[in-house]
Amino acid sequence: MAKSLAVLTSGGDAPGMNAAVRAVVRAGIYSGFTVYGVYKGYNGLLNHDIKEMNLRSVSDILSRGGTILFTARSKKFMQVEYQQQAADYCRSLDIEGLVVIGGDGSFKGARALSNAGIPCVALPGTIDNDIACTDYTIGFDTAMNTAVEMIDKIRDTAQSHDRCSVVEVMGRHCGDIALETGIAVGATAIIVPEIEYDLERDVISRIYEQKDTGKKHFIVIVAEGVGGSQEISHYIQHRTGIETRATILGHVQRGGSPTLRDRVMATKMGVAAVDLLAKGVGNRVIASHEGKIVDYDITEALDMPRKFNNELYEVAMKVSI
Ligand SMILES: Nc1ncnc2c1ncn2[C@@H]1O[C@H](COP(=O)(O)OP(=O)(O)OP(=O)(O)O)[C@@H](O)[C@H]1O
Ligand SMILES: O=P(O)(O)OC[C@H]1O[C@](O)(CO)[C@@H](O)[C@@H]1O
Ligand SMILES: [Mg+2]
Repeated sequence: MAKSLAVLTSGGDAPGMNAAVRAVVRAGIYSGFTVYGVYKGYNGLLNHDIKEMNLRSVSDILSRGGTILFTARSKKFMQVEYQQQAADYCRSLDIEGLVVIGGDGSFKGARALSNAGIPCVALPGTIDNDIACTDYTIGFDTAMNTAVEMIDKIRDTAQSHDRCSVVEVMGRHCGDIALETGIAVGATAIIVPEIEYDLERDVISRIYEQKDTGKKHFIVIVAEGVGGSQEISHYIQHRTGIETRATILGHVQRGGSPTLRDRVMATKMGVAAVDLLAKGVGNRVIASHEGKIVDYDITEALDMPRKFNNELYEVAMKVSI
């Protein structure tokens, strides 16, 4: 039987996952592999939901959001017994390597499967940019551009009514989307889970200072990991007398056509993953470090501490006055 590879997407979907799938399929075929697409994350390996891909299986998906392979959070796969079952199934198809596109949880699954004898290479695919080992995760740029487009619209109406708008953006435990989006929309305040906040100091007094210089409408960005945007909105209205509205942007940030940055990054990472598997190397994570594509051992990658960009936060605060 010809040597084979497989690819799956797992965890929350992210724009650019399709571009990564396309890159893996095309680079895999280019390198002489039979390439299988596995449907619905790790569940596909347990349910034998898998299909051989050809060059045309991934035509016209580069610009599409979501994932043509579907995605899932598989509870079953957390158990060793099912990880062994998945590895046995891969062996029955002579699958010599698996590319897993997903977040940190999916990386743990890839490590488990590597330990069960199937070399896996993981790609960081999540809008949150919450993976310590990499400067960038596939989907981050698209999600932020979508958020900016939405908040620009919110600003139009906030400005027309002299209102304050509190906007909650995604990021489960991570303020990166909030920080960069906040800079891009000129937010008065940005509240992230990485920095302890005080509503009086970090929001109310900033609004008063800006009001004194003639500003009449305000945008406050809150990361999902902080939450409570409705309560924050009520508090601002109560303390300042400025009519305030809260908007939770939600899953709109997960969809849509990937930006150039996400398409190119996904393509580079997908090709790098196939290059490793073609050399028989598994249990690795592909990452971006200072503009270069690099790879790390999965455990090493998962153990890295995540750093918040405090300098960028200071930049945001300096210009938002
Ligand atoms: N410790 C683990 N061992 C084996 N498999 C795991 C483990 N943790 C997670 N997985 C597998 O990976 C899947 C996805 O993990 P999770 O739900 O944490 O999402 P993620 O990949 O971190 O993506 P995101 O957080 O961006 O949505 C899980 O449903 C499970 O199948
Ligand atoms: O798909 P679900 O379960 O709604 O997950 C939402 C979570 O996934 C993310 O979109 C990506 O991790 C987070 O920002 C958010 O908290
Ligand atoms: Mg995660």
